[in-house]
Amino acid sequence: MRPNQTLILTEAVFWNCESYGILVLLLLSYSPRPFLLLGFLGVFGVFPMTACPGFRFYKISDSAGLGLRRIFFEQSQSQSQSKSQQCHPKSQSQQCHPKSQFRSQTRTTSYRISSFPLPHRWPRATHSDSEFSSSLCRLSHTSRLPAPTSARNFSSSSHCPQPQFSSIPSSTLASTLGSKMASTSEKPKHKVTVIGSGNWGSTIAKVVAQSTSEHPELFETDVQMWVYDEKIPITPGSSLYDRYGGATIPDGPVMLTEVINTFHENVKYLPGIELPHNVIANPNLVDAVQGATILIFNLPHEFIDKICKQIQGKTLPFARAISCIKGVTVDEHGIELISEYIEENVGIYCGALSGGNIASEIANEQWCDTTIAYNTPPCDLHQDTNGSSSNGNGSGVAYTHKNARGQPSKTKLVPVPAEYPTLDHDVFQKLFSRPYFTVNMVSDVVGVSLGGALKNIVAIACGFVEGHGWSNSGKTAVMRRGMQEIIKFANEFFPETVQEATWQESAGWGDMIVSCTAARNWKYSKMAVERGVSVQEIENTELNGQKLQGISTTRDVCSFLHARGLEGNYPLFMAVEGIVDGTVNVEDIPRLFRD
Ligand SMILES: NC(=O)c1ccc[n+]([C@@H]2O[C@H](COP(=O)([O-])OP(=O)(O)OC[C@H]3O[C@@H](n4cnc5c(N)ncnc54)[C@H](O)[C@@H]3O)[C@@H](O)[C@H]2O)c1
Ligand SMILES: O=P(O)(O)OC[C@H](O)CO
Repeated sequence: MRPNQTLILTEAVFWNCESYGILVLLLLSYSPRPFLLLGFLGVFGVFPMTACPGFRFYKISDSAGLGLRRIFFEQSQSQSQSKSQQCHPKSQSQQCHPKSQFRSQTRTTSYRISSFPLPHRWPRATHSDSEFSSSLCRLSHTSRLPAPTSARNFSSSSHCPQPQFSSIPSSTLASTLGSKMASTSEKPKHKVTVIGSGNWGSTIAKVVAQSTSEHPELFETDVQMWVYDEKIPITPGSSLYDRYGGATIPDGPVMLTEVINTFHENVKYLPGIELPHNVIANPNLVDAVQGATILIFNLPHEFIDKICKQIQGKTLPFARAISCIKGVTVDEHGIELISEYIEENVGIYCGALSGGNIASEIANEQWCDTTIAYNTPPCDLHQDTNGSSSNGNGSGVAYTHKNARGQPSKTKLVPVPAEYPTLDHDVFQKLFSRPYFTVNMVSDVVGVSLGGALKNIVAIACGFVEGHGWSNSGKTAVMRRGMQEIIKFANEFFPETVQEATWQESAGWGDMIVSCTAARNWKYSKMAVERGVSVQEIENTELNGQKLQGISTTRDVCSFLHARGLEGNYPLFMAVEGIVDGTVNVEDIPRLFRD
């Protein structure tokens, strides 16, 4: 048995029978003859493990013949889950205590070390060793084993310099696992996952990863970033070709995830920006969200439905979310903010981040500001309305909260356990603020979300006007009227909660100004008119996979208004729809305003 197998065996024991694990560790550390000891443990070690509560399945396979390749260790999911499902929110029983729900949640996880993408130029033996040492790194820094990722990613990680496994003395192994043991008595920290890795998704991953490194008292350092994986060609003359270099150039395309984890750059969607090494690209969405207490949704809004379906029931029940998505969803029932959609479909509270933010500028650390709307659910404040503990002892738990429209939400919340740092404005401020990114926290989720979504319609109109040859003054007229329609829309359909002050925020006028002068919806609509082609055609040919949100938002919002016969109240929105559909000409815009 190779030493790495020994260690994993030990780790499994540790997770389930902590006292027994400690004993094994001590024996391994001090034994002068570890191989004899291993034989002993093989007989007397596995049996006590199987007797541990919850233990169901344990297997080591070495099919590749390269030392340990895979370990599967799972506990009874159905058993633990049914326990938490049985819990009535008001139950006082020990089993239904919020803390016990949390424990059962963490223990239903399956731990896996497997299938690390192997950078093409790495000798396989090195990969095996690095793979193992990367798991050591994670064990000492987090409460969970890592998602599959590149070994190189870990080996170059600034917070965890990686020794080669073969050179790790047993005392080091013991102390590494020892720090894991110590960490079990530490307070848990928030684990952050970014869902999406486009232009803005990658930028926000950079922002929050810098912050998690800076605030280890609040956050786990590593930030998972879910990547919609795709093949990246390595063509002669490309920067990737040069970076792989020489004889190690892969024969075919490589996956984007591997490129990000190897070179710490999203070469497709955020080229030229080095991502912090604690951004971990992960192509497996369910794996990426597992164990995360903070989910940051950041992808084009048209994919949100599919994403929510995939992670339903897979997130921690007390996870919280921030949506950076600019868009809305419309169906036969009406219009929904993306944050509302996430809340209803994933079952967790969701706030919104929006502002006058061009991703490439923030990624280059050029200063700007933004707005985050978050109404901290009362049950997360660790006090109920009478001032008693809400989730420290299971009494007085507040499971309902007011949704974005000020109504009692259909989604019942599981409070963030009291062991975690309280997830309030202060924590989100620390997570998203950088010296180059000023965050203003507010509570108006409606205003922040609608400002971000609807300004894209206005930005397209500005692109049309400018592409037609009209001047800045004409564009200003469109921006002013556009803002009037946004405010009217918010007041008409979300009157309960929208706040006038939000329009003065970065998420209000700030976003309007930058979107109509520098952002993609403006730029490519202008190009479409100048070239005499449709905006969709420009999106297909010029954006290299990036998405314009304005066209689909125009269609969604206008269909919602058509269904209510309200076209006359929103002439600018309607004009944009008409131009996109080819039923209205750009030169008709002034007449449409007069009518
Ligand atoms: N880019 C910006 O400057 C900026 C700034 C602020 C807000 N936003 C908003 O952020 C959100 C995300 O925008 P972005 O710029 O990061 O994205 P982007 O325009 O770069 O979009 C491409 C992303 O979509 C993903 N994708 C493609 N097909 C997919 C599929 N079938 N399923 C799931 N994902 C798929 C791609 O992998 C890629 O990550 C949008 O709502 C946008 O309005 C963007
Ligand atoms: O590039 P756009 O048009 O998607 O807009 C980017 C941001 O929303 C501007 O704040």
